[in-house]
Amino acid sequence: MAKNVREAALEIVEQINKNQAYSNILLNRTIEKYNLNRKDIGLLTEIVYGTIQRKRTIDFFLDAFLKNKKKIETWVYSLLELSVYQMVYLDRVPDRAVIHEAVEIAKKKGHKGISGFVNGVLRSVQRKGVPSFSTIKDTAEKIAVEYSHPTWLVKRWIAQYGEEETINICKINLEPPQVTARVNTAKTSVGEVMAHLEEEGLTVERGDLSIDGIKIIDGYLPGTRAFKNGLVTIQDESSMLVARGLDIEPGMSVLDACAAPGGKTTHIAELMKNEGQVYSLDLHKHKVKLIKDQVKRLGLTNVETAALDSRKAGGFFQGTRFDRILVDAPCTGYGVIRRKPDIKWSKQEKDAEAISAVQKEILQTVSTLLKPGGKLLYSTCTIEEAENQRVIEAFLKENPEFTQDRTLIERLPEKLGHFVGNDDGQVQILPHYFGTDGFYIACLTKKGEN
Ligand SMILES: C[S@@+](CC[C@H](N)C(=O)[O-])C[C@H]1O[C@@H](n2cnc3c(N)ncnc32)[C@H](O)[C@@H]1O
Repeated sequence: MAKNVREAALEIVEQINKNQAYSNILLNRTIEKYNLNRKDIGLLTEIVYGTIQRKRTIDFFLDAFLKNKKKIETWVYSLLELSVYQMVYLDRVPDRAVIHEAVEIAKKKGHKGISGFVNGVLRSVQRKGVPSFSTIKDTAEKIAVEYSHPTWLVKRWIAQYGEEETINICKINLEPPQVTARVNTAKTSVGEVMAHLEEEGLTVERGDLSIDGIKIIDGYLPGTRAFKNGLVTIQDESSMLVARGLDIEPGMSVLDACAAPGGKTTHIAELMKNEGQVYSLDLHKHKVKLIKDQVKRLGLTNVETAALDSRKAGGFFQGTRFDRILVDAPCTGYGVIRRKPDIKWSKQEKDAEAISAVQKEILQTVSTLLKPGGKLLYSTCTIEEAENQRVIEAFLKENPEFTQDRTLIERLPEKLGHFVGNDDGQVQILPHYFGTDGFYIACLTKKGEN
């Protein structure tokens, strides 16, 4: 069924405003439902993600033009939001076209009064322009409104990183993420894959951070033969550092305690050149299936999976001990806001402390399964000290047989050192350093000889 892109965008934004649904899932469903072409998918994605990303700023703009916001139906308000987004942030669409489309949608979905109201509000925005942020006196509030984040989150980041870095983080969070892919070095090399993809019509470049990474500048990677034949996996460049940081060698036995959808499990298995064994656990059965699908696509034969709460891994593995353990923990995800903008509006301040309790439990349980002399790597895609440095600090305090692995930085790209500048076995990558995901990596060693 053909569908007007802006009507489809409205369906999604309205759902998110009503139910706090996940934007990526809704977007994929809508693309399939209406069988949209590549150009329409691009515009739909831009409008949906842009409107959700900029929601706080757009709401501030709209407040200046609306008297009784509470009385406006959700679909009408969502239509105003996505129209203002296009008027303010999308240069290539003229305002009059945006207003015309919005009025047509309002006529179709509502009565005459509503289309007149939508027309009136949007014409006022066009005529008067949007209000300035200079009226906001409180610093955190001003940053939060201007760069569209919750005030409590901005306050937390100011406390951790200072004002300037907080603005940098907020700014990069509003930019579209770079699509990157990891090369399956068990099968091929970065240079070979780049040549294959260029032959298939894509524009690609070497990654900025990871030696395994390539940037997809233009083209649709999942449609290529290189992807279908398991030569590449879509993964952010920060995530690619984890398996390298774990100091993997072929033939090892490795436990990946929180493994779905399998991005890091498959990287570890590739670096082991299909020798040795990776055991991959995830709490959810349906997510374990995602790991299996990736393992199959990549032609890996050294991965075993199980649906299991890794806090019960002690009983499950009994006498087995591992050379390496990865805990890529569930987290608030504040390092991946560019990819999942709804995180900003669905999370609450107390979530970081709540999830840190789970992170500590997982770490504590699986650490008992490590061989003496083995390495345990803890990572998250968040930039919250409560889930990162504080978790490791607490763990080390309770487990004196573990020490920070000061050699971690040597296994990571040299340019990372310039930003994180330490050798205490942990790195916090902020999203604006390299335009990659915000990510935390800590590596620990268990005392003793293997
Ligand atoms: C950050 S994601 C892992 C991403 C994965 N390592 C990758 O690279 O593709 C965290 C995962 O932990 C899983 N999880 C949450 N609690 C868990 C638990 N108690 N035991 C095992 N897995 C858990 C979630 O289902 C989620 O898939």
